[in-house]
Amino acid sequence: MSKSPGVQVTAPLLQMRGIVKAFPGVRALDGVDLDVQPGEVHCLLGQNGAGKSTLIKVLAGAHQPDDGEITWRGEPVRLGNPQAAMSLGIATIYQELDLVDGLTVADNIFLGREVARFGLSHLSRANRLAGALLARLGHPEIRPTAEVGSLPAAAQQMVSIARALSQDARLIIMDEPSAVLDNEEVERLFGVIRDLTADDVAVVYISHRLEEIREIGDRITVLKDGRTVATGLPARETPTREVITLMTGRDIEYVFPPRRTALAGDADPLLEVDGLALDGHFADVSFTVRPGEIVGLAGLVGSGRSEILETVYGARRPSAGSVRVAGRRLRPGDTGAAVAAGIGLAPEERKSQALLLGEAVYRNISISSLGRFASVGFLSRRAEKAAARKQVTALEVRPADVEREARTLSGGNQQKVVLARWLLRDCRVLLLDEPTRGVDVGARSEIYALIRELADRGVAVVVVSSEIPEVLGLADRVLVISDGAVVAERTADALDEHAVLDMVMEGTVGAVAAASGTQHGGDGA
Ligand SMILES: Nc1ncnc2c1ncn2[C@@H]1O[C@H](COP(=O)(O)OP(=O)(O)OP(=O)(O)O)[C@@H](O)[C@H]1O
Repeated sequence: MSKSPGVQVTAPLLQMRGIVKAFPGVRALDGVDLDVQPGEVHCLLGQNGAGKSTLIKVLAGAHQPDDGEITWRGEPVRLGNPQAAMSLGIATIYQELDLVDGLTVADNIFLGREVARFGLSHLSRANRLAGALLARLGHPEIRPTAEVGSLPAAAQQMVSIARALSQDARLIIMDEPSAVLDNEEVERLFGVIRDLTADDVAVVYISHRLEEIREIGDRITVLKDGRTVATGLPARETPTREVITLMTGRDIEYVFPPRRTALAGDADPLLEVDGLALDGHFADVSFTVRPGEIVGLAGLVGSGRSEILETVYGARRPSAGSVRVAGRRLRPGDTGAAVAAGIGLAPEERKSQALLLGEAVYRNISISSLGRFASVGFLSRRAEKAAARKQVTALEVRPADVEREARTLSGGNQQKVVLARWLLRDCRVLLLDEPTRGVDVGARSEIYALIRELADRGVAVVVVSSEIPEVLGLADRVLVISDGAVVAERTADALDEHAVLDMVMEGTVGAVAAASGTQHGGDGA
């Protein structure tokens, strides 16, 4: 192992052997082994549905395993409930953070524990302790008295980590912590993780971004279909290709589909956005997308990218500007008009905004195209399911069962289902917000190919992604957004990741300079 002396293979902090957990119709865990050393970052990898979340819920005491053994510091333990896990020093930072929005930072950190419970003096003590924990995490700017719901995602995550520290956690499980963070925030998180491991705290880290594993991980365990297929691999030395093969059971050329060489260069634009503005979010955004073209919006989280898509879609009412589809101006702030004109939006927050959790997978996929399956007033369920099945196969939704309730799918598979809905619907203009968030490496390349296929059929596509390589690999043209303004527009092959980051940072500096009245010669769109 390449890390600190703390990662020498000594007595493991945690040992899991032969863990089994079955749900009706599926063995989510079918004999999982995992060892975690004190002070290491142990990465847990696997495709969507491989069993990662189920395993960490077992560790967190939220699920009871049907079989298997768990030892903690050499002693057999039973994690009968979340309190049992917590009292041993196991803390979990879930993807959907379990914070209470309406409470303060300090209240959340000490929720349910004594320090927050008694009178004023304890309140100020709680605030002081919370401040000290956040300072230890390198985030003294997060005020203990701030309401958690008002904080950005990265700060909320720090509050969760502070809570783990306040419980003297020796093992912190982080389930896709980077999914909601931009590059700079991920680097800061990694700084925090390095400090934690230097103090001998172990971290189990889950992510679908394999480049992160190399940067922050010490060892890797790979799950496939509920089983451990490899464990203890060195994170930096194991080739990415090998990890992907272990995860998927096949070789994947992790490539983007080829761009069309002869773009519909002189075709009329299908989507025209002109001088669009939304007070407090973005201003003067103009771009066009021709049929067959994929335009990417790159920028940091919070730069206004998602708001641009939502405004084009009519979900927000612009303060200025216009949107045209095939030359016809849409009524501003009217999603009905946008949908009628053929615009589709696959939003970022798929789970809360888009998924019908209690409905079957096939209905979730067909819901926006039901007209297609109706004849003389009857819905052909057979046709509906057949169409859904095709999408499920193409996107490798697991299990590939269209009758299953959406709520029983793993997070990444739920993402694929909502995406499938928009891929099935006949849109002329498709707006995709973070189309591969939480999606595994195998399905990513399938999604890229499907998006390109839609473009080849004449759809105008706009893609927002916080992963800059994804925007550059997929799009034909890229708009770089910084602080709510388009700071550059280029063909994708004229850019690389560093160039985009430089423009984003320059745009941010420019905005600050402009706000303080200083001259700034930026790179205009
Ligand atoms: N409560 C449940 N009821 C039925 N099946 C479930 C339940 N929870 C999980 N499963 C199934 O167990 C399997 C493993 O799911 P899990 O959420 O652990 O996967 P994962 O590796 O975390 O995936 P992702 O990367 O998509 O988050 C999946 O087939 C899933 O559909």
